This record gives sequence, structure tokens and C-alpha cells, in this order.
Amino acid sequence: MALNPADTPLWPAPHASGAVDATVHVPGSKSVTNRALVLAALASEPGWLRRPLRSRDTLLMAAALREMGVGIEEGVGPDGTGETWRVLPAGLRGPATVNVGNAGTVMRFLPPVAALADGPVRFDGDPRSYERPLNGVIDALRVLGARIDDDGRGALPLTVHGSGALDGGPVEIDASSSSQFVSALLLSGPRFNQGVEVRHIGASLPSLPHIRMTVDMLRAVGAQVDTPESGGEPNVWRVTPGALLGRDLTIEPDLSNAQPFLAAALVTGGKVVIPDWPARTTQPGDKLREIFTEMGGSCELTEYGLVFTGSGAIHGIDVDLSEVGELTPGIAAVAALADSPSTLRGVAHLRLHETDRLAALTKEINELGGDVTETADGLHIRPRALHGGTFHTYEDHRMATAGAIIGLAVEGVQIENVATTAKTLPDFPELWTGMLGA
Ligand SMILES: O=C(O)C1=C[C@@H](OP(=O)(O)O)[C@@H](O)[C@H](O)C1
Ligand SMILES: C=C(OP(=O)(O)O)C(=O)O
Repeated sequence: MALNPADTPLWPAPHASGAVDATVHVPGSKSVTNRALVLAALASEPGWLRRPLRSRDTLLMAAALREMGVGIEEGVGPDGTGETWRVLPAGLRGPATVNVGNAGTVMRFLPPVAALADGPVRFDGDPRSYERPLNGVIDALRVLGARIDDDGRGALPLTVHGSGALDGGPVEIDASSSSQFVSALLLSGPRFNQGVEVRHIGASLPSLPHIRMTVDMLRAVGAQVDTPESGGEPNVWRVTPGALLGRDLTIEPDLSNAQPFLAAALVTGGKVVIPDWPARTTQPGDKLREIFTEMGGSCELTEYGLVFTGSGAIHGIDVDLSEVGELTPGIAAVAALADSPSTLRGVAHLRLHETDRLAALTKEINELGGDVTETADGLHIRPRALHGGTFHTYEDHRMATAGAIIGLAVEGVQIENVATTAKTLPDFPELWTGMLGA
């Protein structure tokens, strides 16, 4: 059940007494873990996930796949190392009930999987999940041959009446409200009888790196995928039908969850090291190297990881975040503490994330004395002296971490329901106080 924020205690965000100097081991990527679980469940042989993220979103994904008959066992990897999930694919079946919580990846990636199950699969979730767009997935699955009962709003709750197989083939969708519509159809595409050809016909498409992540991970398990980047038509992705391999995959650290720790180095003029930062990755968080450098820091990517150093100065930024929208709350928090104004653009779709993030950031920063205005597709942030107060989080993990960043520089900030960080980073409060040496 969703927490009632009014019942949850306030967490006094630690104020930094000096420059931070810390190494922070950031747990695995939500986006990679949940794709890896789906692909392993659809494979024709067992596979391993090493160092998977264990957070609300990924535990919901694992529970949902188990409900449909997939085996997911705690275990040791093939070389004897621990922290591993062994995934044993099985004939997918209903009746099953899936709780999506408020996980975009679960509510979008699993209806296509359910269409392959034998029997009905009911999807339900937190109240907010009823408001998040799902029409791209529902409409597309119907075109591809699935039977779905919903209440006609193009959203949860719904039941997918799986028949054990899906025709697949070509489909047009408008994915301007979420890249996850495209990823969802591609991930299950190899298992559709005719594969799938997804054509995006909307005006814009957010979070392109997350679609590249989907394509790369599909190819890594043996799928054939044609993309705009591999010489195909713009906005068209094609997946050929075929069996998927079970692999042994080590999950990268979650670079979007590394954001608050990097921000801490920037805000305090300190240094933070993130071990195992990948040399090459599709994660949008990799863009922080560029964005936070422009905002005043510097970084070095070594074999050990990323070393990020703040200079003591924090500069405003004018940036299009459409490809990396999930970084917006953390960038807005840093921008509120900068020495010049910022304009964050290209993120209108954030109004349909965990909460309306543009409204929430504007209200909460302004209630601490800030000067933020919403634009049609982003935020204008004019820094001014902030004061303490309650930072409301609207059951949004990234609102909680944004408030913590501000709390480093502003005394007396209290974060409502910091436990909401469990969506993707259950250890956040401990990692944060550990970083500060508390
Ligand atoms: O596919 C994914 O793993 C994600 C895609 C993005 O979604 P949107 O395209 O809906 O923004 C991102 O914001 C979300 O946190 C994770
Ligand atoms: C938008 C996010 O999550 P979801 O996967 O629920 O869309 C996020 O993590 O910032």
C-alpha cells in the first residue's frame, strides 16, 4: 500500500559543515535491472543477473514475473560470487495479478509479456499509476493481436487476456509522453510470431538513451534489431522474431542515483568518487559528467570509477534535458544554489512522472524562498538566498534526493517521507550520511 505522506516523519536533511570527500558505492541501475529481468524471463535458457538493484521497482518486477511462472532465485553466480539472481524462464501463465506500484518500467514493459502468457493477467498499482500514460502500449498491443480489458482511459487498471502467443507485426504509436512505450514493445518483440515494427508518429520522443539501452540489451541476448541509427528509417525500430539467449550480466551502478552524490561534491566544493562508473554506457546519467562540469565541477573517468570534484563555484545552465529527463530534479536543486539563472528545457513530459515534477519542484523550491517559474516545457530558476522548511516529496524518490541536495547548503531543510527513495535507492539515507562522515 502507498504511504500516506502525512503520516510519515520528517527527515532533517544533513547540512554540510565543509567540503565532502567520499567514495560512494552506488547500487545497480533500475533501468538495466528491469530490462535484464524481462529479457531473461523471455529467454529460452536460464540466465544470471549479478549485482541487481534490489529496490521497490525491481522487486515489483521480479514478483510480477514470478506470478507469471518465471523462476527467480537468490544465488551465487557461475564463478561463485554472490549477489546474484538466477532467472529460470518457464511457460508464462495466468491467472496472475501484477502490482506495478508506481514503476513506469513495470506498468509499460509487462503488458506485452502478459500478452504472451496463457491466461488472464490483471495489472493494478498505486493511485498515481492510474494517471500515468499507458495508451501507447494498450493501443499497440490491440493492433498486434492482444485482448485487453480496461476502463477506456488508456491507463491502469487493466487485464491482459493472454492466449500464449501474439501475432505481432507493424504498429504506429505516439510515444511523446514516454519512451517506455517503445522500449516495452521492442523488449517482447522477439517473442511475437512476426516480431514487431514500431513506428513513432508523435511530435517528439523523450529519453532516447533509454531506447538505445533497450536495443543494446536486446542485441546482447541475440535479438536482431534494426534502428534509425543502424541505417533504418527515422523513428522506426524493427525486431526480428527469434529465441533469446540466457546471459550472465553484471548490472552497472545506477548513474541517475549517483546524481545526488556528485551534486554534493559540486555544492560543497568537495570530491566524490563513484566506483565502477562504466566507460561506455547508454544510461542517461552519464551525461552528468558534461552537465555538472558546465555547472562548475570537473571530472576524471579512471579505471576505478568516476572522480568528480567541485570548485566551490556553482554556475547556472541553459540546457535541453529531453534525452535525460530523469536528471531534472537534481539539476534543478543545484541550479537553485547557483550564482546565475538556469533554464531547463525539453521536459514537459515530466508532468506525468512519479508526480508532476515541474509543479512540485517549483512549489517546493519557492517555499524555501526560491524563485522558480514553470515554462511550457521546463523551468526557469533564478537563484536567491534560501531558508529552511519542509520539502514535500509527493512519493517521488527524485524529489527527496533533490531536497537533500538543497539541505547540504541550507540549514533547517526537512524532507517529508525520505523513505520514498526506496523506489530505486532504499539505502539513500545511510549512503548520504555515510558520505558526510556522520
Ligand atoms: O526506460 C526506462 O528505464 C526509463 C525511461 C524514462 O522514461 P520516460 O521516457 O517516460 O521519461 C525515464 O524517465 C525513466 O526513469 C526510466
Ligand atoms: C521517471 C522515473 O521512473 P519510472 O520508471 O517510474 O518512469 C524515474 O525514475 O525518474
